[in-house]
Amino acid sequence: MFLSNYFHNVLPVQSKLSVFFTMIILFTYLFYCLNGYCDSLPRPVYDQQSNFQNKIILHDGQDASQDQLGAYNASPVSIVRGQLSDLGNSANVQSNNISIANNFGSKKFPQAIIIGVKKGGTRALLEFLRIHPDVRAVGAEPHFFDRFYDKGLEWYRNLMPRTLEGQITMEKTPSYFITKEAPRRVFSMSRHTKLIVVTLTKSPGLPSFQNLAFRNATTGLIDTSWSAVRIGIYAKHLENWLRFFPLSRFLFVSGERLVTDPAGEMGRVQDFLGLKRVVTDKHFYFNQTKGFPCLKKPEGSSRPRCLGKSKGRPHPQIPSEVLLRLRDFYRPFNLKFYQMTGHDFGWD
Ligand SMILES: Nc1ncnc2c1ncn2[C@@H]1O[C@H](COP(=O)(O)OS(=O)(=O)O)[C@@H](OP(=O)(O)O)[C@H]1O
Repeated sequence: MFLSNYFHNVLPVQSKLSVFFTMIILFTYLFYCLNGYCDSLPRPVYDQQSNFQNKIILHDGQDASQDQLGAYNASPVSIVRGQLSDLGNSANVQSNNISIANNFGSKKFPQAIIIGVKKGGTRALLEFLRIHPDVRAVGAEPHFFDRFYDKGLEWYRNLMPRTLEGQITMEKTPSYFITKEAPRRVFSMSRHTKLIVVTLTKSPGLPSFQNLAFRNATTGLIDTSWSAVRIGIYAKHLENWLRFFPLSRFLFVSGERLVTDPAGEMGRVQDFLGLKRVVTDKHFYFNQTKGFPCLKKPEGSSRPRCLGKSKGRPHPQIPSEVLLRLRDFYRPFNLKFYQMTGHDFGWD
């Protein structure tokens, strides 16, 4: 009533029109916001930055291998994108994982790094560790000590999730183990860094492994220039690391036992990290279809979950004579590795 009197008596026609249009704009905006579209409107830069930082925290721990990230071009943005695209249920992580979607704590350099070896089961180990309430880990492989060292330590620290007092920060980049410069670089970040190496005695799951492994199949000459072969010469790579870190700083986790007895292996890992043994056999079940142990309740989800399709692929049957040749090739290196570590891994 008041409004109609106001319109008729007080305002001239032009003013009435402008009030009318202003109201239409206001109502449209309100409608737009109520439908949840306001987020897509441009926002101040500082706001977008804080949102971006939250995304790093929100999605950490997802299966984002270097292959999937296109790591040579990786930036924090591409890392987040990689993580988002990797697991179908990332939305689930977003909605459930309230505890990590906050700004509490601070970003610290990792106190422990899974440095190798590629295809050893490093993703499984990290995902198993992430169930522990005192472990916070960056999900994607940062590749700082091998590829992005020139970005500086602050860039690296910024990739880390926030941790509270008593929590440890971790990351995994399995190519560090074979990177010559990595030991010195990690050492200059912190000489106290704990280093985990997942070792493996099986061959990588490449269909063409036996063709690529030999320089000459008839003579049985092994192609040592092929990276998959070189990765397995553990003694050579460990030598580089032992120049900077004492043996006590290393833990060698069996990639095989991580599959056959994940809880047992996790017990050793938790002891090494000085953590309470929280991750136990009640966290795992063996998924017959996948042929691997899976988590009953992974971090950020209440549903059981196995690793993605790129983990635990079917392996080709390698002819026994090829395996014998490979064993002969690796034997002296393995013996040296046993000597260096003071432990007979019994790989023969
Ligand atoms: N629980 C569980 N689920 C699935 N896969 C498992 C698991 N535990 C160990 N593995 C083995 O991990 C292998 C992949 O190793 P990585 O994660 O170190 O690979 S990578 O270097 O990060 O690309 C992967 O190798 P492939 O079998 O060649 O895919 C598996 O053999």
